[in-house]
Amino acid sequence: MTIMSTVSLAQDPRVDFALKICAGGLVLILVQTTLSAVYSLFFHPLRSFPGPPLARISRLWSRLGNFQGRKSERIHEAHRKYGSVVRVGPNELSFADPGAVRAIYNSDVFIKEESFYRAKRIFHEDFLLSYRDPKAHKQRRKLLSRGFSQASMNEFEPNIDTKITAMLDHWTAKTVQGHSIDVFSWVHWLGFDTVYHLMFDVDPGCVKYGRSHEVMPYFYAWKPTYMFKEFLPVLERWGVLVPGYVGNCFRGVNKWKKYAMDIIQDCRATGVNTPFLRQVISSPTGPKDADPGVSLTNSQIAEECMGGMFGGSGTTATTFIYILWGCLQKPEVSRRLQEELRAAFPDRDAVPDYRVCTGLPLLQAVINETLRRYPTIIATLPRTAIQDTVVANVAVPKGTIVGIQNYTIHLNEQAFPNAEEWDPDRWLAKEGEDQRREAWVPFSVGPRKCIGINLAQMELSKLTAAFFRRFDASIDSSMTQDDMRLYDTFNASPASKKLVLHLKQCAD
Ligand code: HEM
Repeated sequence: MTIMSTVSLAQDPRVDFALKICAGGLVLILVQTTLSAVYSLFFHPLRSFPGPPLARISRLWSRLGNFQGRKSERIHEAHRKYGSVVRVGPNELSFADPGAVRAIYNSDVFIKEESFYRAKRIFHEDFLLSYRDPKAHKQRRKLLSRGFSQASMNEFEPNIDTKITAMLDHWTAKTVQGHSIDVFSWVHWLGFDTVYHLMFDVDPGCVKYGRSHEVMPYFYAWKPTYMFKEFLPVLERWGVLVPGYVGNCFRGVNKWKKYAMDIIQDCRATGVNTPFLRQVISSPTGPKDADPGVSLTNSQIAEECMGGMFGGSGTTATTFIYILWGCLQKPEVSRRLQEELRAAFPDRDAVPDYRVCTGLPLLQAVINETLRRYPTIIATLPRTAIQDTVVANVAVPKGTIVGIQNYTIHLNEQAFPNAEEWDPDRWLAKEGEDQRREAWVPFSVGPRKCIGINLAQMELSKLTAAFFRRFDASIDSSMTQDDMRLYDTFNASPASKKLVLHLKQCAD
């Protein structure tokens, strides 16, 4: 562009008008931001609570933490600096006192916070995790509970055995060839296969064939979508129309939903075998024991199954990865665990029975300690007060968002002395048991606690026992603490997405 045309553009009245509109808009935004900051700092009901300066005036503070995978770390640091009740958003308080856990999550004065849980919807519908209305949630939970009961899991147990055996057989073959193994993807495939099988009555075969399933890219597209939706809620409706990476994520979730609905339709037509689907499908070809009063549409069932997959596959996979990380950094613990397992399970290569696993103190201590030190649901579970109330002796005005994050509560020094250290032996001592139980909440508590706990405990117990019964293992020297940093996106996983091990089959 020449100098002459630049000058004439500057003199164009339309350009002049547009520039004035932009400047006016900017001034308006500035005035509005300043007024809202002044209100937050000097007039807001939470003005007297301490907190990071940016957090006191804007949700940007926590949103930035989200995008860096460090939100829980930042909140934890804020508790260290400002105390046990911190203002982490203009209208949000974080609590670090274990006494506050039940006061919040067992109380009917608090309901799930809207923007956070609305963003967690999968494709335009509510499902168990995202419901805010306690009555609607209770009804849905009742419908799904039997599918997740211990009896249902016992019925499903042989399917877990088959998958664990397939995975460990592949690993055995690699040890014979002398290779190191990055177990990260394998363990995620196992988590995916297990929940997919329970939810959709089909074994997708990732561990059997040692490869990803075709829907996995769509399945993984959901996580970025909920972060985008939290930032910009209109994306829930219009995200699929956005070009590029952002839109691709929304389109991926849409494809996954269609895929899931097709499977449900087939299941209705052909009948189902897994205890979970039997409970939710009530059709002429469905089981006699399905609740006759309630029937869900294919779309609702698909959302529940997809929700179960998001809740249940990465969480157990990540926990097992950290079980390996914890144990293999402490060879003495691994050795004692192997002794316990050898005494309980004479057959090295059979997958251990769950009921026997529940009676093995060190095995259960290892799992508890990993869920404590490396909680996969690491972040705040936000709730909104529907009336004025009191939490841990602190007055909380109606409308305030409150929450507790497992990352902080699980590092409580009174309940867990020397809390940074992964130390399963703390669970074997009688002393301090009540304090530990109060502050240990990896599955949350109250009516919204994890519905998949029976499956998670079964999978983790059997997998950990089968692994340490079969292998002597060590961590590859290339792995660092930074690789294993808990990267927080509501649920956490190792930042490097890898764990490289060397395995050797045990002698007997
Ligand atoms: C180590 C494994 C697991 C951990 C640590 C875990 C943790 C949690 C936590 C903390 C919550 C409460 C979330 C909130 O209030 O926002 C939750 C809810 C939930 N979890 Fe899990 N979970 C695990 C495994 C599973 C499995 C295996 C499934 C299903 C296959 C599952 C399905 C769900 C569902 C559907 C909810 C929503 C429950 C409701 O709102 O009524 N989770 N989980």
